[in-house]
Amino acid sequence: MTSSVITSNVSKHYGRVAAVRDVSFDLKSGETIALVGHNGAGKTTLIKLMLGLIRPTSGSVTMLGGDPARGDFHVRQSVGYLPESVSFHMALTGRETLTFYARLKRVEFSDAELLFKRVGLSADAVDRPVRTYSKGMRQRLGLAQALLGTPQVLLLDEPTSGLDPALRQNFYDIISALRADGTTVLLSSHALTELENRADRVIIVDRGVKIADGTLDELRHIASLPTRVMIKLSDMEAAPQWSGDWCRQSGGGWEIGVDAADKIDLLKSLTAEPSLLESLTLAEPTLDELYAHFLGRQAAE
Ligand SMILES: Nc1ncnc2c1ncn2[C@@H]1O[C@H](COP(=O)(O)OP(=O)(O)OP(=O)(O)O)[C@@H](O)[C@H]1O
Repeated sequence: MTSSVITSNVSKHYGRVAAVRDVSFDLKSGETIALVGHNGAGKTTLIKLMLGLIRPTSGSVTMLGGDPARGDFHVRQSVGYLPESVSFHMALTGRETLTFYARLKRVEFSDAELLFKRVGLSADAVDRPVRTYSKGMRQRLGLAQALLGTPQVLLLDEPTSGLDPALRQNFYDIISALRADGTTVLLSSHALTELENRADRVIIVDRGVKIADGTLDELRHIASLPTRVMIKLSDMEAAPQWSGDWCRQSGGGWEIGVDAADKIDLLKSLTAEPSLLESLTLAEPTLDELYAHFLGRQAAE
């Protein structure tokens, strides 16, 4: 896979505020990356650096082989961006808005209906002024704007805020199709649970510093948090006969945390006599738990 975006030891200072400190990463084509961090962690600043809207105080950013701050037209044409707060001209219709952005970007806007359909904007909405749109509809129009010209890199700042569950699903379906086409998609988000099985890789930033970067499995391996094993016994009155610190759960089940190295042995002994168990469930550490772990580790350092 080729690198679409490379940041090398990038820092960005706003006066005395160090918004981004010494951050390096490569984003590959066909990769979907979640950029996560608390409010003020530096996510938007990193996106603006990748877009070339601001210049690094030190370090360098390469977008599709060039310096994004130079404003090369072919690079700008190949990058889509959905800002955190989308604001459009309220008097223009959805169609007029996209026509305007397509002209700005100098890209073909021949298959408007297909694009509207893809982002779920209904035929009656596209010819209405944007002031009549709900927040979700504006977000959909924003996504359509970001998709203009089939970008090779898509940078989406909080893309699913304001979308209802059905639209979120539609949004992630679009992202999957883009991934299959080789587009690099970076999503900045606080919605960790919904990113869990949708991002190939997670980058966690805290107070301007990158504190973790990897696939979910890699982060789980580094964090070595326990896997939760939950059982329900056939005899609801009995206690687990296996050693360890079993905790009683509401609903009558039992739970224990087990390290990766001991997991298989525990499973073997639990399943040695299947009639003792009514159910057995495993839960690997969630992205929420990993996020809390890496932030806690950073704070301790
Ligand atoms: N133009 C600016 N001038 C001064 N400080 C800024 C500017 N832009 C951002 N900052 C500061 O840089 C830090 C990082 O901000 P940034 O917007 O990148 O965070 P974020 O992770 O996107 O936050 P959020 O999740 O709230 O959108 C914050 O302390 C913010 O106050």
